[in-house]
Amino acid sequence: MADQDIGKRRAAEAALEFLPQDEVIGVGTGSTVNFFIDCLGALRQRIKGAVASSVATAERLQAQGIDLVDLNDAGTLSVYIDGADEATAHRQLIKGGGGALTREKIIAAASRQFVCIADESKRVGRLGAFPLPVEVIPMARSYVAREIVALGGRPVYRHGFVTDNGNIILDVHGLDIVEPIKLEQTLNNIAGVVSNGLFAARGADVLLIGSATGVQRIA
Ligand SMILES: O=C[C@H](O)[C@H](O)[C@H](O)COP(=O)(O)O
Repeated sequence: MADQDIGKRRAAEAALEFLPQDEVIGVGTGSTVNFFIDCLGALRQRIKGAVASSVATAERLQAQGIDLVDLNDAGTLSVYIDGADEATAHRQLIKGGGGALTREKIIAAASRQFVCIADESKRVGRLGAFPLPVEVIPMARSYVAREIVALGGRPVYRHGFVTDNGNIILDVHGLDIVEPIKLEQTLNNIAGVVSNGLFAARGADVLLIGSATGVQRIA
Protein backbone atom coordinates (compact mmCIF):
# COMPACT_ATOMS: atom_id res chain seq x y z
CA MET A 1 0.00 0.00 0.00
CA ALA A 2 1.31 3.49 -0.89
CA ASP A 3 2.40 5.71 2.02
CA GLN A 4 -0.47 8.12 1.32
CA ASP A 5 -3.01 5.29 1.64
CA ILE A 6 -1.35 4.07 4.83
CA GLY A 7 -1.76 7.60 6.24
CA LYS A 8 -5.42 7.71 5.19
CA ARG A 9 -6.11 4.33 6.75
CA ARG A 10 -4.33 5.22 10.00
CA ALA A 11 -6.30 8.46 10.33
CA ALA A 12 -9.52 6.57 9.59
CA GLU A 13 -8.76 3.95 12.24
CA ALA A 14 -7.95 6.67 14.78
CA ALA A 15 -11.39 8.20 14.20
CA LEU A 16 -13.09 5.05 15.50
CA GLU A 17 -12.25 6.27 18.99
CA PHE A 18 -14.82 9.05 18.49
CA LEU A 19 -17.73 6.71 17.75
CA PRO A 20 -20.63 7.23 20.14
CA GLN A 21 -22.73 4.36 21.50
CA ASP A 22 -26.26 3.88 20.10
CA GLU A 23 -26.33 7.14 18.18
CA VAL A 24 -26.53 8.24 14.57
CA ILE A 25 -23.28 9.63 13.15
CA GLY A 26 -22.50 11.76 10.10
CA VAL A 27 -20.21 10.34 7.42
CA GLY A 28 -18.43 12.38 4.75
CA THR A 29 -17.19 11.51 1.29
CA GLY A 30 -13.93 10.51 -0.37
CA SER A 31 -11.12 7.99 -0.40
CA THR A 32 -10.08 8.64 3.22
CA VAL A 33 -13.65 8.27 4.46
CA ASN A 34 -13.93 5.06 2.46
CA PHE A 35 -11.25 3.56 4.72
CA PHE A 36 -13.34 4.71 7.70
CA ILE A 37 -16.53 3.15 6.31
CA ASP A 38 -14.71 -0.12 5.70
CA CYS A 39 -13.62 -0.18 9.39
CA LEU A 40 -17.10 0.85 10.52
CA GLY A 41 -18.66 -2.28 9.07
CA ALA A 42 -17.30 -4.42 11.92
CA LEU A 43 -18.65 -1.92 14.49
CA ARG A 44 -22.08 -1.38 12.96
CA GLN A 45 -23.90 -2.76 16.03
CA ARG A 46 -22.44 0.05 18.08
CA ILE A 47 -24.19 2.87 16.20
CA LYS A 48 -27.83 3.42 15.30
CA GLY A 49 -27.04 4.40 11.73
CA ALA A 50 -25.44 7.11 9.63
CA VAL A 51 -26.32 10.26 7.71
CA ALA A 52 -24.44 10.15 4.40
CA SER A 53 -23.00 13.25 2.70
CA SER A 54 -23.29 11.78 -0.80
CA VAL A 55 -24.89 9.08 -2.88
CA ALA A 56 -21.49 7.33 -3.12
CA THR A 57 -21.12 7.25 0.66
CA ALA A 58 -24.71 6.07 1.12
CA GLU A 59 -24.03 3.12 -1.19
CA ARG A 60 -20.80 2.22 0.60
CA LEU A 61 -22.45 2.43 4.03
CA GLN A 62 -25.27 0.18 2.87
CA ALA A 63 -22.77 -2.33 1.53
CA GLN A 64 -21.36 -2.51 5.07
CA GLY A 65 -24.83 -3.16 6.49
CA ILE A 66 -25.12 0.29 8.11
CA ASP A 67 -28.59 1.84 8.26
CA LEU A 68 -29.01 5.16 6.49
CA VAL A 69 -30.79 7.97 8.35
CA ASP A 70 -32.24 11.15 6.81
CA LEU A 71 -30.71 14.23 8.45
CA ASN A 72 -34.22 15.60 8.97
CA ASP A 73 -34.98 12.64 11.24
CA ALA A 74 -31.68 12.65 13.10
CA GLY A 75 -31.63 15.88 15.11
CA THR A 76 -28.19 17.15 16.17
CA LEU A 77 -25.48 14.57 15.48
CA SER A 78 -22.82 14.03 18.11
CA VAL A 79 -20.04 13.45 15.59
CA TYR A 80 -19.28 13.92 11.91
CA ILE A 81 -16.28 12.18 10.31
CA ASP A 82 -14.95 13.49 7.01
CA GLY A 83 -11.78 14.04 5.01
CA ALA A 84 -10.26 17.18 3.46
CA ASP A 85 -8.26 18.35 0.47
CA GLU A 86 -6.22 20.81 2.54
CA ALA A 87 -5.96 21.36 6.29
CA THR A 88 -4.13 23.95 8.38
CA ALA A 89 -2.89 23.71 11.95
CA HIS A 90 -5.86 25.97 12.86
CA ARG A 91 -8.14 23.15 11.57
CA GLN A 92 -9.42 25.27 8.69
CA LEU A 93 -10.03 23.25 5.55
CA ILE A 94 -10.61 23.15 1.82
CA LYS A 95 -13.05 20.41 0.88
CA GLY A 96 -15.09 19.45 -2.15
CA GLY A 97 -12.56 17.76 -4.40
CA GLY A 98 -15.18 15.05 -4.82
CA GLY A 99 -17.96 17.63 -5.24
CA ALA A 100 -19.82 16.75 -2.04
CA LEU A 101 -19.08 20.06 -0.26
CA THR A 102 -22.63 21.34 0.24
CA ARG A 103 -24.04 18.25 1.95
CA GLU A 104 -20.78 17.99 3.89
CA LYS A 105 -21.13 21.55 5.14
CA ILE A 106 -24.74 20.95 6.16
CA ILE A 107 -23.90 17.80 8.13
CA ALA A 108 -20.86 19.45 9.75
CA ALA A 109 -23.10 22.35 10.83
CA ALA A 110 -25.64 19.91 12.27
CA SER A 111 -22.98 18.07 14.31
CA ARG A 112 -21.52 18.89 17.71
CA GLN A 113 -18.08 17.57 16.78
CA PHE A 114 -16.40 17.45 13.37
CA VAL A 115 -13.50 15.00 13.26
CA CYS A 116 -11.43 15.48 10.11
CA ILE A 117 -9.24 12.62 8.88
CA ALA A 118 -6.44 13.15 6.39
CA ASP A 119 -3.03 11.90 5.35
CA GLU A 120 -0.10 14.24 5.85
CA SER A 121 -0.04 15.37 2.20
CA LYS A 122 -3.16 17.44 3.02
CA ARG A 123 -1.43 19.57 5.63
CA VAL A 124 -0.66 23.12 4.44
CA GLY A 125 0.59 26.36 5.97
CA ARG A 126 -1.91 28.43 3.98
CA LEU A 127 -5.04 27.33 2.10
CA GLY A 128 -5.40 27.80 -1.65
CA ALA A 129 -2.91 25.67 -3.57
CA PHE A 130 -5.75 23.16 -4.05
CA PRO A 131 -8.33 24.75 -6.40
CA LEU A 132 -11.27 25.87 -4.27
CA PRO A 133 -14.53 24.11 -5.30
CA VAL A 134 -17.62 26.31 -5.50
CA GLU A 135 -21.05 24.73 -6.07
CA VAL A 136 -23.20 26.92 -8.33
CA ILE A 137 -26.79 26.86 -9.63
CA PRO A 138 -26.32 26.01 -13.36
CA MET A 139 -27.94 29.20 -14.76
CA ALA A 140 -25.61 31.37 -12.66
CA ARG A 141 -22.37 29.77 -13.91
CA SER A 142 -21.10 32.65 -16.09
CA TYR A 143 -22.19 35.37 -13.69
CA VAL A 144 -20.56 33.68 -10.70
CA ALA A 145 -17.39 33.05 -12.74
CA ARG A 146 -17.15 36.78 -13.56
CA GLU A 147 -17.59 37.71 -9.90
CA ILE A 148 -14.86 35.26 -8.91
CA VAL A 149 -12.49 36.74 -11.51
CA ALA A 150 -13.18 40.16 -9.97
CA LEU A 151 -12.05 38.68 -6.64
CA GLY A 152 -8.74 37.59 -8.21
CA GLY A 153 -9.56 33.92 -8.78
CA ARG A 154 -9.43 31.83 -11.96
CA PRO A 155 -12.58 29.69 -12.08
CA VAL A 156 -12.47 26.48 -14.10
CA TYR A 157 -15.74 24.74 -14.94
CA ARG A 158 -15.66 21.07 -13.85
CA HIS A 159 -16.86 19.70 -17.20
CA GLY A 160 -19.18 16.72 -17.17
CA PHE A 161 -19.70 16.83 -13.41
CA VAL A 162 -23.09 17.36 -11.74
CA THR A 163 -23.37 17.40 -7.96
CA ASP A 164 -25.81 15.20 -6.04
CA ASN A 165 -27.90 18.39 -5.79
CA GLY A 166 -28.05 18.87 -9.59
CA ASN A 167 -25.63 21.79 -9.67
CA ILE A 168 -22.24 22.51 -11.26
CA ILE A 169 -18.80 23.06 -9.73
CA LEU A 170 -16.34 25.86 -10.46
CA ASP A 171 -12.82 25.01 -9.25
CA VAL A 172 -11.13 28.29 -8.40
CA HIS A 173 -7.38 28.46 -9.01
CA GLY A 174 -4.91 31.17 -8.08
CA LEU A 175 -6.39 32.24 -4.76
CA ASP A 176 -3.94 33.11 -2.03
CA ILE A 177 -6.28 32.70 0.90
CA VAL A 178 -5.06 35.07 3.59
CA GLU A 179 -8.44 35.57 5.28
CA PRO A 180 -10.35 32.28 4.88
CA ILE A 181 -13.38 33.23 6.98
CA LYS A 182 -13.87 36.47 5.05
CA LEU A 183 -13.48 34.76 1.66
CA GLU A 184 -15.88 31.99 2.66
CA GLN A 185 -18.53 34.61 3.44
CA THR A 186 -17.78 36.71 0.36
CA LEU A 187 -18.18 33.73 -1.97
CA ASN A 188 -21.38 32.63 -0.25
CA ASN A 189 -22.81 36.12 -0.83
CA ILE A 190 -22.55 35.87 -4.63
CA ALA A 191 -26.04 35.18 -6.02
CA GLY A 192 -26.12 31.69 -7.49
CA VAL A 193 -23.45 30.24 -5.20
CA VAL A 194 -24.85 27.34 -3.20
CA SER A 195 -21.77 26.89 -1.05
CA ASN A 196 -17.99 26.81 -1.28
CA GLY A 197 -15.34 24.39 -0.10
CA LEU A 198 -13.82 26.63 2.55
CA PHE A 199 -14.55 25.21 5.98
CA ALA A 200 -13.11 28.15 7.88
CA ALA A 201 -15.86 29.78 9.96
CA ARG A 202 -16.65 26.25 11.10
CA GLY A 203 -13.51 24.18 10.66
CA ALA A 204 -12.82 20.78 12.14
CA ASP A 205 -12.90 20.36 15.91
CA VAL A 206 -10.34 17.58 15.78
CA LEU A 207 -7.85 16.93 12.99
CA LEU A 208 -6.28 13.48 12.72
CA ILE A 209 -3.28 13.47 10.38
CA GLY A 210 -2.10 10.00 9.45
CA SER A 211 1.30 9.05 8.08
CA ALA A 212 3.39 5.92 7.66
CA THR A 213 4.77 6.50 11.16
CA GLY A 214 1.59 7.27 13.14
CA VAL A 215 -1.28 9.71 13.70
CA GLN A 216 -0.99 13.29 14.86
CA ARG A 217 -4.00 14.68 16.68
CA ILE A 218 -4.63 18.45 16.47
CA ALA A 219 -7.49 19.75 18.63
O1 LIG B 1 -16.11 16.32 -1.86
C1 LIG B 1 -15.29 15.61 -1.32
C2 LIG B 1 -14.80 15.78 0.06
O2 LIG B 1 -14.74 17.10 0.50
C3 LIG B 1 -13.57 15.00 0.45
O3 LIG B 1 -13.57 14.94 1.85
C4 LIG B 1 -12.26 15.58 0.01
O4 LIG B 1 -12.26 15.82 -1.38
C5 LIG B 1 -11.09 14.67 0.37
O5 LIG B 1 -11.18 13.48 -0.35
P1 LIG B 1 -10.08 12.35 -0.24
O6 LIG B 1 -10.21 11.74 1.11
O7 LIG B 1 -10.43 11.40 -1.36
O8 LIG B 1 -8.75 12.99 -0.47
